[in-house]
Amino acid sequence: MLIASLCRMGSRRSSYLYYRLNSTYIRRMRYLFELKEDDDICKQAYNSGSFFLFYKLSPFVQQEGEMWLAPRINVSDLKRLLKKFKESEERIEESMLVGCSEVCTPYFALDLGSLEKSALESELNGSFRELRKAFFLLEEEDRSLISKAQALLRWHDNNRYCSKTGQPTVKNLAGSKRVCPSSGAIYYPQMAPVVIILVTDGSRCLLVRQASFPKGMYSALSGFCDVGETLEETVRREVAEEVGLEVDSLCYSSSQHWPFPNSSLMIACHAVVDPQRSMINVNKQELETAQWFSNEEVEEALRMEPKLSKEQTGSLSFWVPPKQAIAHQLMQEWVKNTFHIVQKSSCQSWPQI
Ligand SMILES: NC(=O)C1=CN([C@@H]2O[C@H](COP(=O)(O)OP(=O)(O)OC[C@H]3O[C@@H](n4cnc5c(N)ncnc54)[C@H](OP(=O)(O)O)[C@@H]3O)[C@@H](O)[C@H]2O)C=CC1
Ligand SMILES: [Mg+2]
Repeated sequence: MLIASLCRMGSRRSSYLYYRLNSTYIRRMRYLFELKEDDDICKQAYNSGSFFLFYKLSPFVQQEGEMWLAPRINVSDLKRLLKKFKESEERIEESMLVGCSEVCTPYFALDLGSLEKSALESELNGSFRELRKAFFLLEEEDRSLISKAQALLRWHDNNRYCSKTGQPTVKNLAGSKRVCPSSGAIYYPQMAPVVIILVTDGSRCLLVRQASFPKGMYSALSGFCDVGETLEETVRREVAEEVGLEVDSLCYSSSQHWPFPNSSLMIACHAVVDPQRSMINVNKQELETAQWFSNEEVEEALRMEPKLSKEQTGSLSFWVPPKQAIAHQLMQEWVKNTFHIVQKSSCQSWPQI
């Protein structure tokens, strides 16, 4: 309560003292925590909030010159909009908390899918675009907030009933959980952990194609974690399952929230296999094909614009995901740090069982 009140305080002195007590980051995280924990504080926060709008899970976007933005509207504009469409202001309580600015302006997301789409678009002077398109147009901050917002909106839409009692569940105002009033069961938004692995044999890296990929696109190998597995076990199993290779060592790179088709936490790793045992045996139930590529080939593919590369008739017969996908980042790391990987110095050895 104190944190939220201080965040809202206008006096220079209290802001100064508060700043001295906490870094901006800690202050923001504590503020968001309170909004998630306390419906009253969250309800008050609507008044100073900025709202991302969605239409049936498609985010509202605007183009400004070359730039694409996901505009946020303030609460008075939102109330005006709802009034114009003869909707009650209570609809605001359907919003999900998705973050806050440096100065603790809370960001919410609201889906107006029950209203008329074209009328909304002309009123707002922009359009609702599928996330699969908007994701690659938006800059980092908007992209991440919009992805989180869509994941939350989808999860709430899919979890409106208690799986134990069949009764409707109720969301807390921030949207960080749903509760079944009759059984007391609490449900939290979930995402599935997925490993994404760039396998190398020292001099080459392995890229794969699923039949569902766009024509010519190769990516890193990936797979969902099974219940009960460690990250290392998933990496080892997925590589064995999909391409019939045994991982000797691996290292963690980074992670990414991936909203498609459902919310996944992509956990990116580099994995090393023995070059003497690098014969690929593709599991055709999972993959269309898998192939070893040289450093030069991957470097060239990374330099190409994905859109251009589809039409390109140059020496390369493949292209790779754009920079927004963590697979791209893994390939960049591999291209820049090949020798690092060869020496296995940063890769944790496989534990002896
Ligand atoms: N950001 C990036 O760079 C990349 C992201 N990805 C993402 O990674 C995810 C996983 O990749 P993929 O290689 O297809 O995974 P897997 O190799 O594990 O195989 C996919 C299969 O797993 C089953 N499955 C679906 N959902 C789940 C789940 N939540 N838990 C367990 N099993 C599930 C489905 O089988 P069935 O239909 O038989 O039930 C599906 O066909 C995808 O969502 C993809 O979008 C992939 C590559 C790059
Ligand atoms: Mg896979």
